Amino acid sequence: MATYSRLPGSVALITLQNPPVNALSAAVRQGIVDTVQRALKDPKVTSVVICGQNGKFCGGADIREFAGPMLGPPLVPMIHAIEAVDKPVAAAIEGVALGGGLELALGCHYRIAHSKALLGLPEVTLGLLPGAGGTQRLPRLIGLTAALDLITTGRHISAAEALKLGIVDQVTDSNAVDQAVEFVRSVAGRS
Ligand SMILES: C/C=C(\C)C(=O)SCCNC(=O)CCNC(=O)[C@H](O)C(C)(C)COP(=O)(O)OP(=O)(O)OC[C@H]1O[C@@H](n2cnc3c(N)ncnc32)[C@H](O)[C@@H]1OP(=O)(O)O
Repeated sequence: MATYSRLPGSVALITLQNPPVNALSAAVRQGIVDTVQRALKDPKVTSVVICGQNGKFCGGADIREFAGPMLGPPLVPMIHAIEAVDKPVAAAIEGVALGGGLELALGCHYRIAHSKALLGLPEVTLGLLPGAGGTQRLPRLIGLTAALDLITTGRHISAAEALKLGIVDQVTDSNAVDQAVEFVRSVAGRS
């Protein structure tokens, strides 16, 4: 699931909840669709932060659901809907942003990472290619050569490398959610 709360300063906080790594189960995807719609419709909300509970942003597809039929909202339109929100949306990346988790973050307008976070597109290690926009959004953001390296090796990179490559906008040693909230407050209302 995903919870919704409105913080002072008109920021909506969406928190992914699916232990242990807040993977994108059908319930989490449905929760994201519902809470993003809620933030979009709430006139008091001017910006949005998406984070994961317990210091983990998102470990990607929920591998526990791989054996069963695909249920719940698909990932691609869900991420498109986030990208299309006309209020600034930031991903607060703590712990991991892997696979679909990084693709979710790439659909956000900004990414703020904790210094110890790991990011990557490990799909290739499962015999897959990133299928939820990562093969488009990552090259647009960091260029083809660097994106191909990450997509074809599946390697995890540090927040420092992600900052250097241009995947994340800021890295912090303190609380990434607080930092992301402060960041979106500062850009709210800008075109
Ligand atoms: C289509 C495909 C799409 C959209 C994809 O996203 S494919 C990519 C899917 N994600 C991954 O391949 C990530 C796999 N996980 C890892 O690399 C690691 O587990 C980790 C880096 C996330 C954490 O590593 P570590 O701290 O060493 O801990 P463990 O490996 O022991 O894992 C801890 C528990 O988390 C469970 N886990 C990890 N990833 C997932 C996941 N994607 N879905 C569901 N559960 C996940 C893992 O099984 C461990 O559970 P327990 O054994 O403790 O019950």
